[in-house]
Amino acid sequence: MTPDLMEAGAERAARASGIHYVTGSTESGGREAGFGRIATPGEVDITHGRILYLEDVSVSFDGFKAINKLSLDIAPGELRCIIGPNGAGKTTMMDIITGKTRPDSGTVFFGSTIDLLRHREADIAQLGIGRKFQKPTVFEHLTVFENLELALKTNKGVRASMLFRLDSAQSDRLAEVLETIHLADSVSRLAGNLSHGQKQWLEIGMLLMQDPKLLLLDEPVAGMTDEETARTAELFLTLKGKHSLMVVEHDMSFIRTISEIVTVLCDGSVLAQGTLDEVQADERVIEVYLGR
Ligand SMILES: Nc1ncnc2c1ncn2[C@@H]1O[C@H](COP(=O)(O)OP(=O)(O)OP(=O)(O)O)[C@@H](O)[C@H]1O
Repeated sequence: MTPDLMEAGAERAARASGIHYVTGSTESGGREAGFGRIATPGEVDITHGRILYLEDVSVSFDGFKAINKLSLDIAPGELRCIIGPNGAGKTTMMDIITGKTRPDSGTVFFGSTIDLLRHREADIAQLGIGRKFQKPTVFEHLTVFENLELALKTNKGVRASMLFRLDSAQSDRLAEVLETIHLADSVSRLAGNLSHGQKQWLEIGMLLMQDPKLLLLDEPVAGMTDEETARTAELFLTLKGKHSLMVVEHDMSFIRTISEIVTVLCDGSVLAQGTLDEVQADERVIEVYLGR
């Protein structure tokens, strides 16, 4: 069968089954997404020792190169810290990984087989990539329990959501997540009454309910007290190994507590990579941090 016929067949099968297939529209002026790949949750192939792989990725906004031939990879279970001055391209990189922004060129793979540029944003979340934005977005009028329960209902229809009941495995998972995020004593509290740090942990818990393989966390400790920051460091160290984490953060003492490898982004590409001590001693890194 020719590739064309195979794609036409895949398209028909997707229509018949109600699964969305990728037709590709761009949000950011980059290239069109590929067509015909059905996004279904499944095992991510990590036999090559990489859960995430970016090569030569570039994107421009109105002629300005926000990401410039960026190459980066992350090992399964790794906790990678990303630092860099304002405007370095950290958020744009996460936007590309999660399908919010399409790059103009380059390769972005989840494991060895899933080409993320052929998937839409909603499909990428389903594939096992969870993203936490800087501001907490929990449902303030719901309890901690209800927020976590709700995380399991996403992408279900209205009727299915109304009939939804936790099965025993999901109840166990919810209890485990509550312990992990240190909110087991607060199940019945309204999310709106939690501290800023607790809201952040709850949102991380909502992501964990979906058991993501890769978690992208954008400035997770911004606005936290020192104690909350220390507990967040503990939380991330607990998650490492079970999940892969990419943490973008400006707080260097937090980075020092959690980091193994630190990647420094600047002008849309990797400027330096190594332990925090190594990158902080790098003249080019000192220049971009002090020279601006
Ligand atoms: N949609 C867009 N349109 C135009 N320019 C954009 C867009 N998104 C990002 N940029 C520009 O791309 C560059 C990289 O921005 P980005 O937000 O990725 O940096 P960052 O490293 O996350 O910065 P910060 O640490 O301040 O959050 C910036 O100069 C920004 O103004």
